[in-house]
Amino acid sequence: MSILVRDLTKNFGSQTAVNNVSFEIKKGNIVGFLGPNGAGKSTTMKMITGTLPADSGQVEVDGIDVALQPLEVKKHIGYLPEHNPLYLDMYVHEFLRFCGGIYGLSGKKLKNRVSELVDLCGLKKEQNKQIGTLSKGYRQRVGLAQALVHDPSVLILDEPTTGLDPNQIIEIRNLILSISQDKTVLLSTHIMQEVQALCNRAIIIKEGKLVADQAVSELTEEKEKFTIKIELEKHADLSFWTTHQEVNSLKLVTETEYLLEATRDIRKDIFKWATQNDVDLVGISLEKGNMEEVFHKLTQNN
Ligand SMILES: Nc1ncnc2c1ncn2[C@@H]1O[C@H](COP(=O)(O)OP(=O)(O)OP(=O)(O)O)[C@@H](O)[C@H]1O
Repeated sequence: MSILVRDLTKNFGSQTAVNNVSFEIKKGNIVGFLGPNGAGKSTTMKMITGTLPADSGQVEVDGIDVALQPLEVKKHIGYLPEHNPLYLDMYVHEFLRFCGGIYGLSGKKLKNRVSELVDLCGLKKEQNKQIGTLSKGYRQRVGLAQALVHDPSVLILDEPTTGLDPNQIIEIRNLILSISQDKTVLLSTHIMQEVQALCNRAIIIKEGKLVADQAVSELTEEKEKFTIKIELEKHADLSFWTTHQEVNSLKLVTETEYLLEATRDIRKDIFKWATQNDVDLVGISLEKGNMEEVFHKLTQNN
């Protein structure tokens, strides 16, 4: 197991920020960590990286106990904290050399590693600039480069795309995908599409407690409602289906497109009916629920 979190709890005074949270992440997985503002995501991530001590519970990264071997475990973890704190007066190259030095790299090894990171994180043109002069997207690249400097097996990324414009978001997402090839990644985000684009699993917390831990595909699978999109070559009357016992509704979206809601996946029946009734189908597919709805359902206050 790459990351093991067991019964983790953190209180700030009388407030419980993280309440008995447990989960495990296997090697190579990219997992989205979701929750409303103040749910306890950053606090959990800080405890996983050993930046903040837990009140109780246990964290292991690559089998190493974070509380018992805090220095050893840091060799295995790359951490991009929320708000990406950087030394704005330093030059990109200088900063990455400084970070490598902290992990004991020096001489040729350090020089090679910094050039590798500059290439990997797309920083070639910016490497001789002062960090304070960089755009937010490039600052995130520098933050990711520093997290990767010691080639850790686990990456903890706290809201890596927050505050970026849409182009920068896509660039950073692609960068995360390319750098995470052989790594385990836990990333927190408020953007649901990000989880669908990047992650195979989502862990959702609310008020410090875990409320879901599932494959993204399972989370968005509707259990009792099947929305079927029917695309036609040319307009045809499908009102017959409104009399079907298992159909709740039928909506004409465009001249040639319907959305049908049923209590079962009746795509085969529709296909058969269309063939028998000379209706030219060009597409029939099951619509997935969206992550926003799932997130809202799981984290809203009743
Ligand atoms: N150092 C601290 N002292 C006191 N309270 C804190 C401290 N750090 C966090 N908290 C509180 O703990 C709760 C969880 O905060 P945390 O930052 O972990 O949430 P989050 O899910 O990361 O939120 P966001 O999405 O807004 O970043 C919040 O109510 C926060 O105010």
